[in-house]
Amino acid sequence: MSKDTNQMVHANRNELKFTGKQADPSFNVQRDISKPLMEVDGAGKRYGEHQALNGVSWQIAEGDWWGVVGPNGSGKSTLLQLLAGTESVSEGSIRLNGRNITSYSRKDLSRMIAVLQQDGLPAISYPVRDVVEMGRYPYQNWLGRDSGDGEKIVDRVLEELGLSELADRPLDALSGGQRQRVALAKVMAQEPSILLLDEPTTFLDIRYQLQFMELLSTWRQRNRITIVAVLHDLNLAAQFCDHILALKEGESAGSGTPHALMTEEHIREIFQVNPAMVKHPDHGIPQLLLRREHEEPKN
Ligand SMILES: Nc1ncnc2c1ncn2[C@@H]1O[C@H](COP(=O)(O)OP(=O)(O)OP(=O)(O)O)[C@@H](O)[C@H]1O
Repeated sequence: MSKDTNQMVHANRNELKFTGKQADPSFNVQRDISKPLMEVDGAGKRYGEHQALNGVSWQIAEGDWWGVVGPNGSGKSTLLQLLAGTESVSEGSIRLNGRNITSYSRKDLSRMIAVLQQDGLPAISYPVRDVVEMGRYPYQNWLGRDSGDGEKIVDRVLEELGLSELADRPLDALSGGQRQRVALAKVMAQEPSILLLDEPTTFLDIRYQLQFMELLSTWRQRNRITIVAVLHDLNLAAQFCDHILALKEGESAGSGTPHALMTEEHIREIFQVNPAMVKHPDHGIPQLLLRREHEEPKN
């Protein structure tokens, strides 16, 4: 047995050990865990004449939870599409597991990376269970047979997200919040190692926003998923994410912990607003209050 093989830890994804080299079944390759899971190196993206993203460099370690924030049009979704491999860079590179992301097949990528959009699922008449089962697509052969334990996984996911009772209901008979929970169940059934979310809470009320983020948090802790979430709500980002990357006009405007990044100065510079930062009473994490530009006199 080679030294490298000795160092490899064949671990279930639920109980990854973080020493030496290891084989993660979802990656199908040996992974050197001393290296970042994803490396964005001078990434740029041009659409025709328009430079949507310019010279972004960024490293994502396994198990990280990153929030990506920035004004409208600053390149957040573009960056997410580059990470997902659905768009290719015009300059620079994106490496996953040390390999250029373009070198992976679509199916290999979908075993590693799942993407959830802001309106995760349209209101169609498919039953909840069928939709969640679609998350198993990357594990199905051409006959539609699941190479894993698909049915059990779908049952477990439905249970974990409190969807078992809704399993036979068509999606178009669910509320937006319930539909987004089904969208999360579908990506959980996909068993990705990396989850990319594009404004997943936009259409949810505050209760469902919080519930959605808590579900993500629990899932991440259990399975050590790596999460990158584009979020417009800076307060949610600060409470849930370990790190924040801010974009402005297609370029990185800073990255760091919520404490480091969520300062009045940074927020003013990035978003062109006049904020007042306060500490969350439960844990001291910075939270943002907006100041009006023109205060009307109140009686
Ligand atoms: N397919 C495309 N073709 C042409 N231009 C595009 C395309 N996708 C994005 N853009 C442009 O690239 C810039 C960045 O867009 P992107 O959607 O990445 O921003 P964003 O930060 O996600 O914005 P928002 O917060 O409004 O969703 C914008 O100016 C947008 O108009």
